[in-house]
Amino acid sequence: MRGIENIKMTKLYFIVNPKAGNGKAKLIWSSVEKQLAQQEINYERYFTERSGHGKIIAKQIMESNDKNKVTIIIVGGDGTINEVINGIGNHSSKARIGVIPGGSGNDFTRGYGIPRNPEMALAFLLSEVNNVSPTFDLGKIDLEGDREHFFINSTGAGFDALISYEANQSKWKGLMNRFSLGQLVYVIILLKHLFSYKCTTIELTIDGKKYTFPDTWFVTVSNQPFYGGGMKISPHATTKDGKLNITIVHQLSRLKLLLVFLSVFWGKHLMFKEVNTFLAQKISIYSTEPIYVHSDGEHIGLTPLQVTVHHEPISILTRGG
Ligand SMILES: Nc1ncnc2c1ncn2[C@@H]1O[C@H](COP(=O)(O)OP(=O)(O)OP(=O)(O)O)[C@@H](O)[C@H]1O
Repeated sequence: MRGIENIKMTKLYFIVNPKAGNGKAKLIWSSVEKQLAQQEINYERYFTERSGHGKIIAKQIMESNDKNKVTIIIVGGDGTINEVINGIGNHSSKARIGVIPGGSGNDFTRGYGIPRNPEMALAFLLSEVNNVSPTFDLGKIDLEGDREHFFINSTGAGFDALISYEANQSKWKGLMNRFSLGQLVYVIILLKHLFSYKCTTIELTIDGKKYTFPDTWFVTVSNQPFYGGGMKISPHATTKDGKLNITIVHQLSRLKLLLVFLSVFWGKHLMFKEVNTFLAQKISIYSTEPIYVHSDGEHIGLTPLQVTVHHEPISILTRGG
């Protein structure tokens, strides 16, 4: 009884992206809203109205709150989570986030052990609100001449960043999502670029040590195993070790890249000699020609960039991860 009273007193902030999952998140919110009313939960709800709005809302919530811990629950996908993380930014030790998966890829929920069923996710979040939540690493990206960016899943540069950029721009993605075929857009764009993409030489400085990789397709820096809607790009990544996992794919024929691409779904790409991995805290990525950079699958700019583990971890309402 006491626990239920405490939940009612703790104010929860919901940030809902009604467009995530091609509208699925909005339907999920309707059912969440009913549950919250039934249980007389104290909450405020914000709908994102455009791209980037999640960041502004989260920033305002953090700045208007002087509480020790502010609990923000996201109803949406990885893009919305990324925006909220960036709004929280340097207040990460004061924030706690929870997620009700409502996107199409939902790599965050996969990697952090959050129930994938929205009703179960809500029940789980409400049962955990009064408990101390575990903390997780947060990645920080510094792009030259730009503000800092944060990521929770992964960042990277090259071929995959180009594909996610084009897929997010594509008007076909929304249409295909309606038939649960959104992933097909990525495959089509991948095939479109497979025979024309120009690999570059990438220079990495990994915890102070320099490496050069000629003919590189892409480099990914991961905080958790999954990206791209279930691809196990970094099977050994753990979210609490204070380190980031680097994966470099280079000097690979175009056809072999397809093989690597298929094997990533099972995390078996590491057996290819053209796939190298490292574990580090600080990574600089420089390419001979500027290439696309993504943060949790969202386009943020071009190389060069520096990636570090942020000094303040973030609390997440989960038991796994
Ligand atoms: N009201 C809105 N209208 C249009 N786009 C929006 C709106 N609110 C947020 N967005 C944008 O929607 C994009 C997609 O959101 P999100 O990533 O959460 O869902 P998804 O792409 O379906 O899921 P996932 O990233 O897990 O595959 C984000 O880049 C976000 O900026």
